[in-house]
Amino acid sequence: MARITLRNLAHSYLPTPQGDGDYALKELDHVWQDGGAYALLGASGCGKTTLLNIISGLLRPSHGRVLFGDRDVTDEPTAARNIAQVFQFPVVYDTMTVRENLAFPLRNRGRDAAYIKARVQQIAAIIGMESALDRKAQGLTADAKQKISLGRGMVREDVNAILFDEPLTVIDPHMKWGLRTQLKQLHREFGHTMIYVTHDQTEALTFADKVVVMHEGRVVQMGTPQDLFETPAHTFVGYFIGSPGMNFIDAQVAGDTATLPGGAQVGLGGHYAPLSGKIGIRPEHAALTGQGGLPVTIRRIEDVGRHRLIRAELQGVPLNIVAPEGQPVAGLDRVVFDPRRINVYADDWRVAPQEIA
Ligand SMILES: Nc1ncnc2c1ncn2[C@@H]1O[C@H](COP(=O)(O)OP(=O)(O)OP(=O)(O)O)[C@@H](O)[C@H]1O
Repeated sequence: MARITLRNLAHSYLPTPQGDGDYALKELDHVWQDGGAYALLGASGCGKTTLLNIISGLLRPSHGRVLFGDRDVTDEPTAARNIAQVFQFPVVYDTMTVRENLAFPLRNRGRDAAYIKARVQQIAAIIGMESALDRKAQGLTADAKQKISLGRGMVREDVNAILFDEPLTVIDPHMKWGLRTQLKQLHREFGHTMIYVTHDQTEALTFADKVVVMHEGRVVQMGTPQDLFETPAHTFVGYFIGSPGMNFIDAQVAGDTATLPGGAQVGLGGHYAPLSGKIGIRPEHAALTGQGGLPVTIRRIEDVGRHRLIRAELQGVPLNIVAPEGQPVAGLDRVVFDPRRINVYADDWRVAPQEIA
């Protein structure tokens, strides 16, 4: 296992890139700690696969270095990097049995038969395929084949890292949760460095201890699920995490007050130097009320499981509010925000409140 360091890394698929826009991956410095469970999260095309392929050695970066521990592996091929990879679609040998498929990486490394037998049995239990071990892979569903791919990715204990690229895409939705939980369990047991690429926030937040959010070729935040929820570093993280995402309202901010375009004022939980930007409020941190706060127009009320989602407008700006189960909303036409939960943004980046001496 290894710590993975990306140093001044950048990649363009063009031979002579001109500006920032020509880079699929903009310059990046990042350390993946040894034994960490990371998710790499972002919308389609933001550069997740490019970054993963650079780590695995499938792609050589246009700039920068990749280090495994203290060893520079930038010029080493995938085979020399000692990593396991699980791709979006199954990679299995159809003519082999499930057992042979799972055993393959261990046989390749010359492990002894007793160890292979025990380890394959253990992995088969995790992926729920013990009863199919002696079946040929041919004829199995895509779902079952992908479980074999996952198993093969996890079977070796001595890898530097396991890289997963959207591994649950072909898995039946009601099995996804179980497999995700098992992957997490496996991480706890064996402590591999795991990097899990996904565009699905639920997958990222349930799997990872640390989530790395990418946007337009840039890492915009690395944090715990709680960090991403409470203090999104960039407006994209606010939009992307949460269901629905954070509300953003244009505002002039000065001291502990935000002034909205219509002149309404919102109290903030901290002090800020004057700036022109946005305030960000999670729907969960806004509440309908009968008095005080600001007037809103309610457009729609949706029942979503354990709470209701109020689709409202605040001075012409769409605003989502989560009303907890059991809270009556009829007749309420004003909104209040929890000042301590309001984040302030300038040029899409979060501005930390000033320390007050
Ligand atoms: N081989 C390639 N040649 C040229 N451009 C590429 C190549 N592969 C990816 N790109 C471009 O690089 C950018 C990042 O793509 P990448 O596949 O890394 O994103 P992603 O976040 O993994 O997206 P997805 O979730 O759709 O796989 C995109 O604009 C894409 O069109």
